[in-house]
Amino acid sequence: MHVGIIGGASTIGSTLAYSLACDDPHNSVTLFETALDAAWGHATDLRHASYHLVGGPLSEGAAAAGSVTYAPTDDIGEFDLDAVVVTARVPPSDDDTQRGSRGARTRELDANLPLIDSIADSLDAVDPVPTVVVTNPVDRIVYRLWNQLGWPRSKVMGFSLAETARVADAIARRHDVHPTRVSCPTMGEHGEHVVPVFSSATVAGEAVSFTPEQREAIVDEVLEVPFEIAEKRGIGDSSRWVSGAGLLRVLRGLSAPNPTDPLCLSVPLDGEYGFTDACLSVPVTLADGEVVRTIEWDLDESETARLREAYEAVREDVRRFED
Ligand SMILES: NC(=O)c1ccc[n+]([C@@H]2O[C@H](COP(=O)([O-])OP(=O)(O)OC[C@H]3O[C@@H](n4cnc5c(N)ncnc54)[C@H](O)[C@@H]3O)[C@@H](O)[C@H]2O)c1
Ligand SMILES: O=C(O)C[C@H](O)C(=O)O
Repeated sequence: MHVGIIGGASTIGSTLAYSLACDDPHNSVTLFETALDAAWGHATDLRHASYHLVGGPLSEGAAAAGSVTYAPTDDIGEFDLDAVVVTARVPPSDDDTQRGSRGARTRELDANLPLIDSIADSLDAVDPVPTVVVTNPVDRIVYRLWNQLGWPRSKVMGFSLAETARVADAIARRHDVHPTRVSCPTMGEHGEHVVPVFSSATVAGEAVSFTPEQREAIVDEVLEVPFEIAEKRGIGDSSRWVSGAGLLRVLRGLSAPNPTDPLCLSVPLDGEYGFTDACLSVPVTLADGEVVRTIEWDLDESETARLREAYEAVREDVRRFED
C-alpha cells in the first residue's frame, strides 16, 4: 500500500508513517509537507528504520522494502497513491490544549478552513482515492474537504476512533478487565458531543448497564484525557499513539478485500439517522478502498438526543462557513 500523508512531518503523520513501516515493511509512504526540512528529516530517519524492519541485508530476489519519500503538497498529483491521510494544521495556540477554553474550537476551525481548501486544490490533480482526515475540528473539516472535492462520499472520512479506545479504557478500569474485553462503540462529534453507545456496551461479552451519572463521568473523563496528555507532554505532542494505531486500523480496512466489522468514522450523512449536510461519526464498514456501508444502529432515547445535539453543533458551524 502506498499512503500519502499530507502534513507528513506532523506528530500524528510521522507516527503513522512509522506504524505503516512496522506493520508491513513493503508499505510505501510519501510525506507531503510545507515544512520540507522536517519532512526530509522524517523520511531519511524512516528509511533507515526500514532497513531493520525488513530484516536487511536481503538476499537477491527477496521482495523489496517499500520506499519512504517526501514532496511538497502541490506535487501530490504526480504520485500513484492507494490512500491519503490529512494531518496538516495551522500551529495551535497554547489555549487550544484546554478543553474548556472558550472559542478554542472556533479559532481552530477558522484557522484550518483555508488550509483545507488549499489541500483540496492540490487533491484536484488526483483521481478519487480513499482519504482519511485527522485535522481538527475533524467533523467540520472533513465535511468541508468532501464538499470542495466533489468526490463520492464513500471516499472521504474523518478519523475519530481515539474515542472508542478511550471509552473502552474508562469502562475497563471500572470493571477491572483489559480494555480489549470492552465493546462500546462511540458515535457523534469528535469533541464535546461524543456519543458512546452505552446501551449496547459489553464487558467480556456480557451486557452491562450504566446509570446516567456513570455515563456522564465516563464521557467527562474521555473528553478530558487528550487535553491532559497534550498538557503533560507539551502542546507539540498530541495523542500520537492511539491516533497512529487507529489510523493504521482504518488503512488496513480500506486495503482489505472483505468488509470490516463496523468502525465509527465521521462520514458525510445522506439521511442516515435523519441527518444530511454534515459529517458525524457513525458505524461504517470498509473494504476495497472505500466505505462500503453506513449502518443505522438502534440507540436509546438519551443517545438519540445526544446524537441530535452533535448534529446541531456541527450543522451550526457548517452553516456559518457555507454562508
Ligand atoms: N481526529 C482525531 O482523533 C485527532 C487526534 C489527534 C490530533 N488530531 C488533530 O490532527 C491534527 C494534526 O495534529 P499534530 O499534532 O500531528 O500536528 P503538528 O502540529 O505536529 O503538525 C502539523 C503539520 O502540518 C504541516 N502543514 C501545514 N500546512 C501544510 C500543507 N499545506 N501541506 C502539508 N503540510 C502542512 C506543518 O508543517 C506541520 O508539520 C491537528 O488538527 C490535531 O488537532 C486529531
Ligand atoms: O487535538 C485535540 O483536540 C484532541 C484530539 O482530537 C484527540 O482526540 O487526541
